[in-house]
Amino acid sequence: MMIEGWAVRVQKVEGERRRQELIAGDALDRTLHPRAEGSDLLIPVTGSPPGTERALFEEIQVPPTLPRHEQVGGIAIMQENDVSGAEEILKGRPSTHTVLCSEGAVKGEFRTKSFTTLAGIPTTRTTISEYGHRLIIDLSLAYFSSRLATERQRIHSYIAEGEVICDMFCGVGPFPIALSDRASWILACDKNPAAIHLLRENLLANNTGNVLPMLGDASHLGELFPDTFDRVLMNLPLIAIDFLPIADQITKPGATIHLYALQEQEGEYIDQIRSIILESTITERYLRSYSAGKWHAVYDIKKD
Ligand SMILES: C[S@@+](CC[C@H](N)C(=O)[O-])C[C@H]1O[C@@H](n2cnc3c(N)ncnc32)[C@H](O)[C@@H]1O
Repeated sequence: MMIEGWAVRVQKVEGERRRQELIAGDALDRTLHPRAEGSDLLIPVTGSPPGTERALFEEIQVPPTLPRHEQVGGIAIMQENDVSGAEEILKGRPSTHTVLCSEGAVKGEFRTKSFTTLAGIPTTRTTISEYGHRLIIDLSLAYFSSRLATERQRIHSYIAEGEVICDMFCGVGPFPIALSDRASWILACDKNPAAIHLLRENLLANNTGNVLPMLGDASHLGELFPDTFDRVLMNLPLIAIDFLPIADQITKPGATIHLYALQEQEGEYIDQIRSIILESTITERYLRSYSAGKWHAVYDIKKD
């Protein structure tokens, strides 16, 4: 059945990037199929933000009774301990091998979560695909979020051929794998042994030969790699700022540091950044909402 809704019009080549942005901003209308029109793609959106237009879309036929869940690769994650609902999801979505119940928020220094299995194969391991790359993840052993997929593409678009990059908190490697085709080489560091184990599997799965995995504490990088990198990624939002002096030490003059933070006020970290890196140009960006009054931001810090 065709339904009229609000649409964002983009060139087909820009379609996947824009779709990911809409997902990250919670603005994609998941009840309707995107539609091609000549060289354009019409993507259905919720609400009517500026630049949208009305268009007809085909409705996505989802079994109406499936309980609420988030799909990550072959795993469906529910927030409620609903065993019969989990069985319904397993039957209703043929690509799903496991239904898990999430046991609260990410915690600890490895930023991991606990789950119980409600239906299917008892595993927290699955494979997802992101912009043509395969990522093997394990939801209980190492942090992963596909909500940063668009952000990885943004960083990719800045990289000059042959840059030397460090991801100080790399997890299973989504940033290094997304950036490796332009970089000369990338140091990918994490303190969580399971994350580094999965990173190594992901490097093999994606034929990535220029990423050096390092199991260790990022606080030691200063002694090991002084003045080495053109770009540094710092995705450890609660405490990345504490590691900024290290990022300063390991970067060359003119380098860029991307510092991710969780904040309640615009510009919350600017004074602290300026007190650590005296000469720099700072651009702050909103990434996504975290909870009422809190959001994820990224500070792009270009050293003079
Ligand atoms: C929020 S996750 C980000 C992972 C990855 N960059 C991504 O985007 O999926 C932060 C990561 O930092 C790691 N970590 C925490 N403290 C660390 C430290 N002192 N040194 C190195 N890694 C650390 C955790 O194990 C975790 O994998």
